[in-house]
Amino acid sequence: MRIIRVKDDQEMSQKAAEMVIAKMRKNPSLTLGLATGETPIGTYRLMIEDHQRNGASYQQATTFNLDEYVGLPGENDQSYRYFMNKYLLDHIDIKKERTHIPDGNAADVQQECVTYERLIAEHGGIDLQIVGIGRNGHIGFNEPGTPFDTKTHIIELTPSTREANAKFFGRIEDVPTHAITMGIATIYASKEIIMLITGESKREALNNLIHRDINEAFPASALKRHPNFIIIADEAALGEN
Ligand SMILES: N[C@@H]1[C@@H](O)[C@H](O)[C@@H](COP(=O)(O)O)O[C@@H]1O
Repeated sequence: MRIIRVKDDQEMSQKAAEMVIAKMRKNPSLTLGLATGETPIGTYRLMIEDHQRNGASYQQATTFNLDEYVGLPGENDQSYRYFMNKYLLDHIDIKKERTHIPDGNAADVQQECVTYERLIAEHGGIDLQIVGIGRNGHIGFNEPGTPFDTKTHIIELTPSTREANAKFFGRIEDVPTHAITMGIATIYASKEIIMLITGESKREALNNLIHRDINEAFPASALKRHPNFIIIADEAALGEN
């Protein structure tokens, strides 16, 4: 685990975007793992800027997102498909059929998990995965207690996660109760993982990640064993660390 210390959200986004762009230039057919949430929005904005200014092309790239709410079609403005289109995918030259997000509205969501996992494997796994962290240490939507060997699966969201994500929905009652998420084993299988952490509200989570033992009660700790796990964290999140 390597920690890159940055001043603020802007510098974090800059560093992360630089890393993604450098990887893309080296390998234009990169399989990139993407995350939602507020944290990566700045990184996506800089990727779009780079595409527009410098012509960096994503035509041969493939993306896989970490997760999606169960029961929301892609057109719903709270779905992660909608989010990704809005904040990144509509603004770069990637082929939409190469952008993968679990279908939370599939008739058989159980089967959708199996299909999603197989699709990732068929692409040879994820080269570079961007992840955020939930206040309770969740990655993707893998809530505390999720076994480390899980593949893509359906999870019941904890009240704390639904509350944290209510900021997007307006009311907690509207936040879906379940989600499809890549499993911890799916995420861990990525060749490289970059975690973005910013702000005081994530200080406790980051402190736990740095100091707590590897334990299923704190999902992000699984990544501590990964040989290519980089955290980019700002001063507000790092605190005394
Ligand atoms: N499923 C997503 C996670 O992938 C994300 O890391 C987390 C934190 O979001 P934010 O960046 O808004 O704090 O929110 C959701 O739970």
